[in-house]
Amino acid sequence: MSSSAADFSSVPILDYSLVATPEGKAQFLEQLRHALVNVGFLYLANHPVPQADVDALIGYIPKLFALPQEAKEKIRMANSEHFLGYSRLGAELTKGAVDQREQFDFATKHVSRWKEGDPDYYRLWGPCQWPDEKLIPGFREVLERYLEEVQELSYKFSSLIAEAFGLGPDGLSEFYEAPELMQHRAKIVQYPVVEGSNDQGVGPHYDAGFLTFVSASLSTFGPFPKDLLQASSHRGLQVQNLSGQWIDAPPIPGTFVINLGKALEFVTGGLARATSHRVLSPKGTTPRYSVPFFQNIGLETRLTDHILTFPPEILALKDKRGTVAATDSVNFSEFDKEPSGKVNLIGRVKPKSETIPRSHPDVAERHYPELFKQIFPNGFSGKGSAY
Ligand SMILES: O=C(O)CCC(=O)C(=O)O
Ligand SMILES: [Fe+2]
Repeated sequence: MSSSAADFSSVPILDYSLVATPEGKAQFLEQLRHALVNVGFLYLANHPVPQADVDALIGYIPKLFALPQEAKEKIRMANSEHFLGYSRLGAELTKGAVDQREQFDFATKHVSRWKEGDPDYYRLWGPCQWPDEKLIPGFREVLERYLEEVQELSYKFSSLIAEAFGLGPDGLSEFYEAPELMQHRAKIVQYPVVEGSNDQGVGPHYDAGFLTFVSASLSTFGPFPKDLLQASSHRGLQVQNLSGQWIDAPPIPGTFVINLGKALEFVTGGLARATSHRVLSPKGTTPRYSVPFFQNIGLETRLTDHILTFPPEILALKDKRGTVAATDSVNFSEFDKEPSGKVNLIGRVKPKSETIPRSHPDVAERHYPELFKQIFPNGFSGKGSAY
């Protein structure tokens, strides 16, 4: 692989408060360009999501996982045509190995637009399944507020990306429909301490969508050493650099870790990087918690209709970086020509290539029987389920 001068040994930390002044903003956009082109990952500090709201959510997470198993199973993902709900430990595989995590899939508020005769993929988005309010009072309100705030940040951030690439603040707006027609997803994840040899929290993968925002401060790893980025004892999220080494991205309180998905990489012709990452299971006595938020693009958006063009000085940055090794991350060959909703739905039915995991064929068999039959004319015998 490449040993370009653009290679990285830590994930850069960007200070969002800089965007408040013109000089500060110029500096921020310069750092953002570097992170987008060369790293594909960054920390965002001093962001506008109130810390009190993040802390309130963090407070609820251990309680959520401590709910009686019966209460969790009541909202299992298999119930939901929107692929929202609970997945027990070991329900997902990456590269043939079981991911050691337990999770709840939630999403921003959304009323499904689907009506008789509409394409199936309109049903992909819809309301969440919530745990019984009596068992975890106040949780729903706190999570809904948090998701709204992260959603707002995700749009602001997308506008900054457009500016960093010389496209102007609305340069990426074509990827989103009106707010009421959009839905973004989030997982609340618990990675348990593991004793055995499989320490795969999540195996190496690329995110498939546009932008991901991970609340990385949700770890109970204890005091943070001064040199945060080299804290190798803090096992958790790791990011692969251009030469293939795994770089630690430990949680930094008060920040989001932001990374780019394959859809954004594709429409920028590889200028913006989607970067391979994984999570190692924690050692010690306490689980690791995280909340990845996945910003979607409009259900009707076909990527090939939206290939972006950039000023020459921006494109030059890509040449300077060099080409990044090609990957097998797309789940089917027409992924760029079909509406994003359809691509997403097929991705949830079909176990994908090795690098993008997380299909739930059993949910599909139950809620999308026609599509399931098309993809698996002889039935599905593999693993990968919401159980
Ligand atoms: O838990 C994390 O820190 C990241 C998880 C992740 O990469 C994913 O769910 O796509
Ligand atoms: Fe990921």
